Amino acid sequence: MRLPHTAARLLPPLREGVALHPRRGATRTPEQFLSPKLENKTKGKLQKQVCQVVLDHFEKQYSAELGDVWSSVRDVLTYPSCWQHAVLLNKFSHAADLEDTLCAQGYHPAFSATLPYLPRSLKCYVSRTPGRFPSQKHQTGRLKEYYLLNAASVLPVLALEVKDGEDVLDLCAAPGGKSIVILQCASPGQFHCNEYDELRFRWLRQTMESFIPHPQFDLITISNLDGRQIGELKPEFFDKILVDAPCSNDRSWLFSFDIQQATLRLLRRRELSVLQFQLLRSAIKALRPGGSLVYSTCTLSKAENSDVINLILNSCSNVIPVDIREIAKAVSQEFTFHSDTQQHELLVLPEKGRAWGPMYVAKLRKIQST
Ligand SMILES: C[S@@+](CC[C@H](N)C(=O)[O-])C[C@H]1O[C@@H](n2cnc3c(N)ncnc32)[C@H](O)[C@@H]1O
Repeated sequence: MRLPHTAARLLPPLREGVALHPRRGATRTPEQFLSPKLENKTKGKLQKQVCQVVLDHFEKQYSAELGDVWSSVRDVLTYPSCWQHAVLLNKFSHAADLEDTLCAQGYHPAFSATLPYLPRSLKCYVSRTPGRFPSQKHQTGRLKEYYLLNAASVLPVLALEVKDGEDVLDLCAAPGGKSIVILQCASPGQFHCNEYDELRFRWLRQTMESFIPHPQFDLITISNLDGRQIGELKPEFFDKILVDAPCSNDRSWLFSFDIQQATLRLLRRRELSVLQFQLLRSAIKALRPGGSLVYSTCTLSKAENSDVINLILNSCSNVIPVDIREIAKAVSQEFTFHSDTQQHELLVLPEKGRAWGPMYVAKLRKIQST
């Protein structure tokens, strides 16, 4: 099933949050997947510094696109000490007293029972105060008890509404956060996680090994393909598809430490919309009629969000938008949403005390072609 690399690359590879030419290496811990500079940062030896080139670019684009809202979003994005992390419990392995420990530390469940879809097995805790629960190191042969993530990352999975027995594809899956959330929610029939970048593919496999026990792990397909080819390879195969697309990751781009790389990324930003459109076209091919897909990004950029979805809706007669406003209503205590979106989309705006996002989510359903 592996495609020849020359045939697979319709566009030069553009990957979110990683070096343009990742090294090929042996198995590493997630910490070792970071570059040495970034590792130093995480150990507190270097201070995170806002990259002025990126900030200037965002300032111009987002003040035009979001108006007054941008200045408060910018204050959160450029001030890491107010960032928050949610704690997603691993239903396959967590200590009985972990929830008590979290509650004692001021955490509470992030999602309310009024959500249209909220499996009881999904347990995600958040705290109003900034900070981070200690992360767990990868240990071969030992399952992790929880995964730290941006709480807004759970929303695309809730919008996908995966049920037991459905065939599910996570098209752009590394490092695996949303795949883990999907498996907390349901037991898919077939579960296929894909990642094109070789290094991140290995990271994805390691994440899955760290969270999913053997009988379930053996049923998961983890592939290293160009997502743009999967529609041709598996036409009308899946009931649900998540396209968590490579995008301009606003939060991490603002802290680029390599100005040349940051400038290059900004120059090539337009190519991302092309790639996102092609990934969506491929996902639509891979969906069964009646199946649905969720498209998500972690950028505020209109060009990578609603413009891409509008282009898909205008060019593919076999998909229709799905209303997901109920999700926003049900979680409005915990998340701030942009008010100027259509019924099939959500845009989470980071705000002080609810510093989740940016996260754009859109849902489409495939219908029989006429
Ligand atoms: C936003 S990240 C996915 C994050 C992941 N869903 C999670 O929750 O942990 C997008 C991923 O898409 C990958 N990617 C880039 N181009 C791709 C392609 N053509 N096909 C599949 N994946 C691709 C990137 O390497 C990156 O890992």
